[in-house]
Amino acid sequence: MSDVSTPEFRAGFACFVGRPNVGKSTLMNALVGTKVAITSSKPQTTRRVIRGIVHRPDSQLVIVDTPGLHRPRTLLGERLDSLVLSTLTEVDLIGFCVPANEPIGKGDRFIAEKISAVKKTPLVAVVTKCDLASRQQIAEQLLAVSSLANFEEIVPVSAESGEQLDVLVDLLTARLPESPPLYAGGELTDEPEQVLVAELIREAALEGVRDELPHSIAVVVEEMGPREGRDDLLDIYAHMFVERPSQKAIVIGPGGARLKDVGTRARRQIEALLGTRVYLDLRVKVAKEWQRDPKQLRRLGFYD
Ligand SMILES: Nc1nc2c(ncn2[C@@H]2O[C@H](COP(=O)(O)OP(=O)(O)OP(=O)(O)O)[C@@H](O)[C@H]2O)c(=O)[nH]1
Repeated sequence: MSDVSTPEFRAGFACFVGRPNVGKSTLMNALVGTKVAITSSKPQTTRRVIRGIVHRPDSQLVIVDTPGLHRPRTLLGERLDSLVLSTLTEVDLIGFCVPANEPIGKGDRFIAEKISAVKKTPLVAVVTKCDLASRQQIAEQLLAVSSLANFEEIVPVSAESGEQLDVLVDLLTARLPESPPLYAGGELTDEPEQVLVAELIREAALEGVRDELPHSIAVVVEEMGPREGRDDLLDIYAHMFVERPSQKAIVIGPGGARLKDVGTRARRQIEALLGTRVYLDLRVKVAKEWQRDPKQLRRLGFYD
């Protein structure tokens, strides 16, 4: 018999955690090569678990992007945290992200403690945004990170320049279990299109509004389907929820100018994502204190 052995295929789930704004979404987007999560300069914009898949000839790495793990303040916060923790126990490995250009703080330690408690799941630390730090800063950060938890590897990367991303994928895939592919080749996300569409609208709505608004906007796609008798046009009916009438006024803008602008930008993004022409009907509604109301949370897709 010949001694030719076929290398085993590896496939599994990885999850990146870290406090808000450390670059998790940007990193995931850079790894999968297509934008599937929403990035923003404002913290805590990623509210849903969104997956991207890195396809390689011998492996498939399914990345679960999580919202920033943080101490709960509202019911919404608590639910996000339980979402994060249940994600952590379901993955094959956890990537802990810390930016190279900021000192390690309480938030990082808090999350390091949480993931250390998830027994049996290998931990890999990722030092992000290395393009923003000097060599010495990076070296010091690698050392500082090593004392936070029992990491199997600590990798400095830059999602911006692409530096070391291939090394990171190698290290991650090496830790995946032997398994046949989990998703059909070429498929990049298993997130329902409606969720992605809602996220794109939300991202457009957040652009340029005041800093206090991000936590108060939610978007629900009520209906989405091809226009009757047309296969080149998709009708989308979406509701944007804010907490207070005053916020509604801000979102709509004088004479509806801002809302129109948000609609146009969101529509362009959706058209690019889905590759079809889109008619977007976007309405703003006030859902008072929705962050604290379990019924509203369920309606908006945050389940117990
Ligand atoms: N220069 C540089 N900037 C980066 C890099 N990665 C992320 N950023 C920036 O850092 C900010 C936050 O990045 P995100 O990817 O949204 O961070 P996140 O950790 O997903 O944030 P949350 O969704 O709030 O949890 C954005 O303005 C990014 O453009 C990087 O490698 N280099």
